[in-house]
Amino acid sequence: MEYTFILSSLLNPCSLISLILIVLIFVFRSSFRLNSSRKLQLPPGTLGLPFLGESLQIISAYKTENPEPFIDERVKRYGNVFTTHLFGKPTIFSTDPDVNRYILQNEGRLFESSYPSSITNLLGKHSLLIIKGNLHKKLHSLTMSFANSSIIRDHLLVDVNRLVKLNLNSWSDHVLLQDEAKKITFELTVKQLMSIDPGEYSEKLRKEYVLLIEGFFSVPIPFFFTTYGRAIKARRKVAESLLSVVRERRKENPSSGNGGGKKNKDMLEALLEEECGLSDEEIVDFMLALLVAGYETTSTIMTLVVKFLTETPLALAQLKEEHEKIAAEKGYSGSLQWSDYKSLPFTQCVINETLRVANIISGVFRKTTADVTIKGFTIPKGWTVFASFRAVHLHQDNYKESRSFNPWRWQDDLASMSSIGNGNSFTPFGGGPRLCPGYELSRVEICVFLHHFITHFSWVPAEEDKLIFFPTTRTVKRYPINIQRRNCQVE
Ligand code: HEM
Repeated sequence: MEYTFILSSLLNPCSLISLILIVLIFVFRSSFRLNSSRKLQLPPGTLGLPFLGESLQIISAYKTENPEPFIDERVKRYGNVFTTHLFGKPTIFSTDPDVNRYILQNEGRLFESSYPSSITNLLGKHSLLIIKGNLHKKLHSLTMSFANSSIIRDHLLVDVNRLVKLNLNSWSDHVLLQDEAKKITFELTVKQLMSIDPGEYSEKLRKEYVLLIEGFFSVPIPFFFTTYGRAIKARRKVAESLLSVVRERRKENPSSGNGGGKKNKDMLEALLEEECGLSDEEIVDFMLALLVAGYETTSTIMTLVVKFLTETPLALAQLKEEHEKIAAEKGYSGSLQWSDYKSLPFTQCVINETLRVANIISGVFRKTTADVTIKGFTIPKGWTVFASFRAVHLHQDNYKESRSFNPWRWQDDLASMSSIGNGNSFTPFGGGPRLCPGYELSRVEICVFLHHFITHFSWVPAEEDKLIFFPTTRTVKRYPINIQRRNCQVE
């Protein structure tokens, strides 16, 4: 009887689809029952459709300018922490600042970062974003010490100023701001990593790198003609290119791996000096992680600061005043010094507000390494959790009129807050053992960019553009603007 049904299903497409659906529902239901049978109190919610879960709903929401209803509706129905099913996995979605903090702080104990293999293939298995345990601790603290305030002040700031000015001077009177900002952040990272100035090497590397980045946001089908397939190939080329620099440096400095204790000239030298003796492959994956982590994030904030300011003329006027004062003192031809950076309170408010509203990293995925009980719920071992920063940043309990861009809201808090964020309700750079090591550097880069841009150009949007949030936070048309130079060249 069953055979007859299956056979006729094969001949009849409608029945075949019904059969597949029945099997899917059965598998899906049994996996859900498995948890109930272990008497685990999951947060309320729905797993949505078999296999697809609620992925299509979240994707279609994040592809619009206003993705908030996806979260708002579920929070209203189920509360701040709810169960859903995203990108192939049952997921606990947290919009609760305390739960998010708990997830971030317990990285390596109850939770661990987890990426699909399609992403790991692009990042490399030794990437800082992926490695765990002691090696992660060591390399994370190495990165933090390389991008700390005194290193930025004494070493990196000179090049940030120089490369930002170089780029601004090369602009025509019509630019796609998002692309230009990406070029700036890429060149800055290459310089900070390997002391290589913009030129033939960095341009060639950038072309491959752009293909690699596209792979992160594509369907992971590894054929040579697909975006993902091209990204895999580009990854190989980028790795080879970085490897050649690593090998050259090893030749120049054969004593690498001895610790040393002296000040390193760049990140690569610090890696080569690392006492545990990193392999070439580990160093290449590490450099690639820094290129990936700082590129899209910082450049998008640079673009969106300009977009939000353009839409908020009062804020733009106040910011201009702050920067004009410093620029005028220098005759419009100096660099932004560390002391200047520290004396721009309204600029810090504008950067905070852009980070809060734009949410470049809308949250982080983690996997539980044990059953975790929190706020009366139990999340089973091996489940995915998503700590949503976006939901916290845009909730009215945490920010009054939370959905509007209002840089003045930060004015009273600024003195008491650090560059990382404040408390549990502002975490654009994450937290805990995986706190973004670039949190200060990115703020400095954005600030230097704003300083030279605002004091040397006026601009108008060339077309209407809109902000969307899937597959990443970006403006659809890459924010085209027409610019006019004021105060001559950026010297
Ligand atoms: C506006 C700019 C930036 C934002 C919003 C941002 C945000 C974040 C966030 C939220 C995380 C935590 C990820 C997690 O917990 O899984 C992170 C990690 C990281 N960021 Fe950033 N980031 C920015 C710029 C940078 C820059 C300029 C660098 C370069 C030094 C950088 C390097 C990294 C690295 C290497 C990690 C991984 C840390 C680890 O897993 O141990 N980021 N970033």
